[in-house]
Amino acid sequence: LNISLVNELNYEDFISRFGNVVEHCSICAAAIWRNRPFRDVRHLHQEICSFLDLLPDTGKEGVLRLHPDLAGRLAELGSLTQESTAEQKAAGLDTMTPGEKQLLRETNIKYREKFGFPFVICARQNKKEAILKGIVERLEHSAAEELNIGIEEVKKICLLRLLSIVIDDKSHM
Ligand SMILES: NC(=O)NC1=NC(=O)NC1=O
Repeated sequence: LNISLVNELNYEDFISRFGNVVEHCSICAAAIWRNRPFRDVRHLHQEICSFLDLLPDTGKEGVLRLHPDLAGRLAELGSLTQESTAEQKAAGLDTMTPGEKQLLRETNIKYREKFGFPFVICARQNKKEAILKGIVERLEHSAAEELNIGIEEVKKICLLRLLSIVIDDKSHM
């Protein structure tokens, strides 16, 4: 899809394509629908980022809570969304040793108990070593810090998902 075709989609098609660029948060796509036509995929991404930034903290926490744990129960059951499955696989989370799995599981529980929302990181930009290091380090932060860091990671995940849907071609310039 290039950006001009994106701008021609009707609302239903727009949501079916972009409804999961923020995991389980189709409201993000629904909210920015009114801002079309989009100049390019960066503009589309910027509109979603602005929507996320303007959410109250309760809304930001909700966005993070809608993310599946990394290598968590849903991953074990094979019931992640297509996007999350591919992302968690890309990070090599399906090749963790039992010890690494245990560490991630226990730290995920500690993280969620401390902050009240799950640890979110852009798995496609972090191999499993960086993820294991990241969750242990970020566990020491404050809730306010982690709320913002988590949303910044959601924005990175969102951009990669957008780039897999929209061809960022400048040829039509
Ligand atoms: N808790 C998470 O960080 N989940 C995820 N990050 C990704 O990049 N994909 C996910 O499913």
